[in-house]
Amino acid sequence: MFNRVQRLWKLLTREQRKKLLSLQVLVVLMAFAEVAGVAAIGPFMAVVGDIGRLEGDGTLAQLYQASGMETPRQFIFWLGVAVIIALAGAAAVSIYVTWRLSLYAQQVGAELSVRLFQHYMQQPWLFHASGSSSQLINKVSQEASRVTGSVIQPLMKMNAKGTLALVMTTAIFIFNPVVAIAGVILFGIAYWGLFHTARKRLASNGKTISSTSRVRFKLMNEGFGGIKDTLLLGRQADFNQRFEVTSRKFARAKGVTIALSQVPRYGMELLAFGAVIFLVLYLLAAYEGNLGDILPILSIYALAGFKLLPAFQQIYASLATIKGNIASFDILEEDLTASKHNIQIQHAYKAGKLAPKQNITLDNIHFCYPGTEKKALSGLTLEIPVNHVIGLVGSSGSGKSTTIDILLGLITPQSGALKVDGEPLSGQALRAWQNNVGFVSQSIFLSDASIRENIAFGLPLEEIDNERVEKAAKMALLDEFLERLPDGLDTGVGERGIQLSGGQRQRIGIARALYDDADVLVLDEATSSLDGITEKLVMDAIHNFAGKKTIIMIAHRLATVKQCDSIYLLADGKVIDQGSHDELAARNDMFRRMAEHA
Ligand SMILES: Nc1ncnc2c1ncn2[C@@H]1O[C@H](COP(=O)(O)OP(=O)(O)OP(=O)(O)O)[C@@H](O)[C@H]1O
Repeated sequence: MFNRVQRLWKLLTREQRKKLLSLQVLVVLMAFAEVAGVAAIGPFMAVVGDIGRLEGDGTLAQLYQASGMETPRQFIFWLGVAVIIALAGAAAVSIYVTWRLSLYAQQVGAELSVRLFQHYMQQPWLFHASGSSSQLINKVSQEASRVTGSVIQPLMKMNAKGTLALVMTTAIFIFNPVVAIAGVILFGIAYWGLFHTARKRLASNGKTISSTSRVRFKLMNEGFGGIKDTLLLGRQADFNQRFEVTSRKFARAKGVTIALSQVPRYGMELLAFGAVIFLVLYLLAAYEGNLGDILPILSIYALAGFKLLPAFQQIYASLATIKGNIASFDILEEDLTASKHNIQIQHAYKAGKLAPKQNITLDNIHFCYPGTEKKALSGLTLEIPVNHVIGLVGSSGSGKSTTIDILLGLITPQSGALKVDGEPLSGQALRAWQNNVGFVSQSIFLSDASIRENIAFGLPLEEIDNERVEKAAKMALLDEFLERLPDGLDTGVGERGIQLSGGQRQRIGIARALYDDADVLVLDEATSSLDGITEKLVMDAIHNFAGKKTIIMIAHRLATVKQCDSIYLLADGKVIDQGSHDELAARNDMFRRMAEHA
């Protein structure tokens, strides 16, 4: 466990480590303040137990004489006030330090989750295409907050209370080594024994919490995400049951971990009371029943015990919590380590726009998806003249979507290049190219926001250029639909946009692609889910740009690509023919078969 804590320490940034070290100074200060507060009770009790001390020549008697007070009672009163002030001072220091430590732990936790979020956000398309978004959400929210609340925060507490226990025990040791050693052995062994017994259970609970949390997120994602299928197939009961069983396991593991960290307190309190009674008996015997001698010593021990016992309990509870949750760190460690090298992503607009003047080419592209042997693209070459409308057709699995992803710069081929006007694209030029491409996919992701925000996707409301939104909506033939809505562009589309028809969603997608006034439009089966009339409407909107924009579209229905200037026919990851619709229909059997079965 400590090995992993060490690795967590290494994951912190330099600033975070520096801040923690400066907080450590405060922690030590807090421990000394607490000890001073406890020590202050001794002299007070000494005088209360034996007022005659003020008549002798001890320090207290000298202090009494120097104070110029008239009666010993008056002196005791002001001594009591001084003790309270000392205790209040110690409490104030503790409040301040605990406050700072809590804030620090949460701040580090938040920074770690921000780092993770940024790390995932800068991963390439293939990372997201082959992973699960619900697991990323689980990691950034659930697991990262577990690391914060159940590893970092307890570490802070353990550190503070450990320092306090060390300083306090050392002070008692100087005062009375036997009592200090006996106390440490008694409570140290009791707590350590407990921790040793519980640690296996805590570790397995930690893993159960992680695995059940993962399953819960997956079930929520599948259940809510695929609600239509769930309702239709009548799978609610299955989802409900699986969620219930997993939640029970999750709750039990969490509950037992919390109980294991809290419950021993009561046993320890019993042990402490027993120890106090034993101490009283011992002191009575040692000082032959002289209360004046016993009272100050007993008060110091009682107050020290009052501070030490919760400190021991806190150390134990923190250890138990960390042990029960360190599994969350295991899950995040690799990603957190990688996120240390996050690059600062610039705003996309800073790269400007790369406008093709003559053509866009894919030159002898070879691409194989990670973990697969078969090439998705093998020697694919195609040229797209500027301001032409190009269609990509081919049977399922022939490589159309992969070609589009390479054209969009979302995946990098193993060999071959994406070129604009003969120049291969990479780095800033690739970003500038992407800034000039609008993409419409088959299923448009709509966020739970207004149509306006969906058109200017991902931008905060105050940065949206309303003129551009309106222009894009008009070009995507959305105005008639918008006119019918009382709030127009400000109408909310609801999560996943379930109030919208397929055609309306697609047109919002097209408007989104047009918002940035891109010169190149790429459509991947953008109209395949629409009925003939709506598809015609949407295609009319697209063909409005013919001659003004470069348009590349994938379509299953050959009627959709009929008007294209040129059509590329793909098979087995390469282009096997190219020509206009009529040319291909006249000479290519495969194309004809596709046309017949469309
Ligand atoms: N993420 C992926 N991981 C592994 N293999 C993939 C992945 N995506 C696609 N493939 C494979 O790459 C090949 C080309 O797929 P692609 O999606 O480009 O074809 P497509 O012509 O667009 O098919 P469809 O018309 O069915 O969408 C197929 O054999 C497919 O199984």
